[in-house]
Amino acid sequence: MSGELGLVVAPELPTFIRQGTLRRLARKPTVWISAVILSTVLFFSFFGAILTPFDPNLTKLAMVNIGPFQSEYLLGGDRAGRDILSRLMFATANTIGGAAIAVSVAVAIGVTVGLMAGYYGRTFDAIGAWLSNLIQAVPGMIVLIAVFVVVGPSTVTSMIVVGILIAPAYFRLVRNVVISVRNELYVDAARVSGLSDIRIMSRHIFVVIRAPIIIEMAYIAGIALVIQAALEFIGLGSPESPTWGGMLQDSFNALYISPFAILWPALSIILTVLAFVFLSNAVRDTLGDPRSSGGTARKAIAHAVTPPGAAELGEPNAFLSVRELSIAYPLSKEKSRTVVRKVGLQVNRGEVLGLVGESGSGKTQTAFAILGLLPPEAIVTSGRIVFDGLPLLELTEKRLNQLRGREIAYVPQEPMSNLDPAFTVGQQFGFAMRKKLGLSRVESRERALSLLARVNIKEPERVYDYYPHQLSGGMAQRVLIAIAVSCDPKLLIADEPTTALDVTVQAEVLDLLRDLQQERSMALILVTHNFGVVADICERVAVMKDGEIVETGETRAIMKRPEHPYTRLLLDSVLDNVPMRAPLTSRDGVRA
Ligand SMILES: Nc1ncnc2c1ncn2[C@@H]1O[C@H](COP(=O)(O)OP(=O)(O)OP(=O)(O)O)[C@@H](O)[C@H]1O
Repeated sequence: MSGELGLVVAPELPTFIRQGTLRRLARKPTVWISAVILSTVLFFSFFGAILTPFDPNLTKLAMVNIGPFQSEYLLGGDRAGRDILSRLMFATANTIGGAAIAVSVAVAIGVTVGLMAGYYGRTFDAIGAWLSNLIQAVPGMIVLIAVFVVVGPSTVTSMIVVGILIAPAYFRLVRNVVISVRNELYVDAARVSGLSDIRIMSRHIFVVIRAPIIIEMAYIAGIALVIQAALEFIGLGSPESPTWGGMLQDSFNALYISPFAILWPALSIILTVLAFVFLSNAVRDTLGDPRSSGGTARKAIAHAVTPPGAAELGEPNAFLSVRELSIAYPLSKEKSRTVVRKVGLQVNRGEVLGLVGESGSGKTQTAFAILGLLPPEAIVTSGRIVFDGLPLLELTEKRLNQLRGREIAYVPQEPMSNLDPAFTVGQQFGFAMRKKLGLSRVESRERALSLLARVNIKEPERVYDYYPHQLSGGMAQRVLIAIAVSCDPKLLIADEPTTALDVTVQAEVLDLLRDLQQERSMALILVTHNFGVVADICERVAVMKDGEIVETGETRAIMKRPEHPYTRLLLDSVLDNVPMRAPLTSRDGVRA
């Protein structure tokens, strides 16, 4: 990668990938053959009933069990003297319709329950798994026979039941895929941005599961077709609506008299099922892991909404005040581990506070408590957080969602892992601005382009259409910062925003953060383990060790006279190893 842009791929890549995928698919003969078979089947399922050469129910005594290619009945006559070709064409709609019903029911139930179970986990997951196990434990054929006895012969009913019986396959597939992505940073980032669960599921999660769902659909359609044929074959179908399975049973009864009659429905079933299976395999082999087209690219966002307008709750000068905050994680029923202990912080409007400490000292937990993003197992054992007059720990999730992104924004540690690989930079801007600011598509594009230019992205128009894997690490972090400030938040929390970047880019990103903070008079909490970064842009600093604030005060004062031995240790490590950058510049541009 070179220079600022550090581009790794041509901008046309996303289109190229799709065209390349289609080209690779088209090179496989099985795909062609399957596509031809399925198109033909689809054609006849729509038009078969009107194209039949004879009435499919017309019986002619002379044609009873007549062989193929011997009369006007091209494929011969069945044991009632009806034209086999006409019946085959007529039955296509019922057969494919039945399979479509089963697939639709399986997708509707399996995907919905799998999505909820994977995303929410816990009770949803337990209920979903229990239902799935229950359905699998029930002998399907007995259920189908029971339904047949109670409801009577009905292809629609039996295919609905088949759909329910197949749904666990979708449930497991979707649940597992969702579990593998629900803790991805870009999903967290979407939460931080204040997107609702429904939006996160439809935008960020569904995009991951849709490819496996579609691939699985072809398999399931094949399975549904086989089950339907089997049901009809054993007489559990409706004689009023001819299907290939029903024709199979009919011709089986006359096997010794008219051995060819069974060939046509059997061939239709076998070819269609094979076409479904081969097509599904080919698509999966070509696409591979549905997430892989983004390469190493990952996901992202950070932004926000709604002015609080609430009454001040004391501490009029402290824009953000954290008091006596303690956070613990349960180890067993009786024991828990405290990871943040009686932490107190204060950030004024437009101020930059550095939260510095070694890895594991509790910085991120403190930041997450402010954002309302602690994991469900975390227990806030004491404390109060007041932001712009609002008691954050007492707000509902909905209210926090409104605040996140608009009032409080977040810039995460790993830029690449925080951008959603499935969406372009422009789309990820749009999620934030259209929802939080109510901007139109055109307005959000204009704003995004000017923000991209502001964070020193060259050729913003091109980068706007890039997917994350086309960005260098530095560009990705700039994009994330631009998205974070896109809704003009009053407080920005940047969690080790430069850790994943190389040294020269680190300095540029810090400069950018400092400039944006000053331009917008944002309060900024900079979480870092590096005192050099603190010295660079923070007016005040709080030093954390083992979950506690051990020292806090003005950066200059603490750098001159650190009181706590741990602060001295942190300072020494910077002075020993890292060249210091230019001293802190105050907001009026005067060097301190
Ligand atoms: N879900 C969790 N369950 C149990 N303990 C956790 C959980 N998340 C974090 N912790 C613990 O909380 C402590 C503080 O973690 P935190 O992420 O706040 O550290 P940090 O100072 O931000 O470090 P880093 O710079 O490495 O991110 C750590 O000891 C960590 O193991």
